[in-house]
Amino acid sequence: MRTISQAEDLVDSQDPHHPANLICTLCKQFFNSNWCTGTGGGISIKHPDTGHLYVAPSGVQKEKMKPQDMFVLDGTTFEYLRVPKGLKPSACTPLFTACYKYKSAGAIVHTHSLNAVTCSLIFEKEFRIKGVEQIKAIPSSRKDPNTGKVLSLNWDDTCIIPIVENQPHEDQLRDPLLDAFEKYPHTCAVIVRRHGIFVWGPTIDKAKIFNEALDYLMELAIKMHQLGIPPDCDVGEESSYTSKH
Ligand SMILES: CSC[C@@H](O)[C@@H](O)C(=O)COP(=O)(O)O
Ligand SMILES: [Zn+2]
Repeated sequence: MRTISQAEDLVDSQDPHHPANLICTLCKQFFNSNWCTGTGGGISIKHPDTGHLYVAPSGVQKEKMKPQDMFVLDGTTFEYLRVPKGLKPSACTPLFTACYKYKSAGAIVHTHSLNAVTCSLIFEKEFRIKGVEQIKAIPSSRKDPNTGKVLSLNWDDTCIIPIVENQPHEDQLRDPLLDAFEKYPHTCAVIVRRHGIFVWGPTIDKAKIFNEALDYLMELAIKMHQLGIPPDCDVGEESSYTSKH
């Protein structure tokens, strides 16, 4: 393992899109959205050129991190290439590496979103919402036959996100996460009951978009639930649950 001083080059960049810089910038934004407060949540990004994996330290205020605080792992062997002195890697590292290994993720966002936690109390096994324009930001199981690119859900599709039970320690969430990957091969996220959500994508831009869209959908689902409208009811059926004519 290289020492911190030898590996300084792995985190020293003027490029705001470099993972070491971007994790710090996005964690500040996520703190302001109430997604990464009280040291909870985090982001991991794969360097698009080197394939190195960037992981934040554990138990720190995520909005105050510096690029020099980042751990760096080899993208294939998951061996540590950089270990900042006096810090421990995020407890979510085994979950991040599971997403890299089995979902070909380019980045993972983990939040303690109140919307995710509330939805985990409303829904049993799956979060489901149907017939909302914002669903078009979520990937589907379909691919474009010509380009092979993953197509998005249609607005009147049902968006389904699996829910797994929380565990005493983050590493114990790895098996439930792998089970969810198997049962829901096309999902881009897993909700952890009474804890939060893990969202991944082929790039950090996509993971961020999926996370924002899902958070919007979860917030809407909570409001629909409060109004007595099942969030996955058919388009037009909402009137049978409200006084709307
Ligand atoms: C508020 S403690 C939260 C942790 O247990 C964990 O779930 C989390 O989201 C962040 O873990 P961390 O090890 O600080 O990266
Ligand atoms: Zn967490």
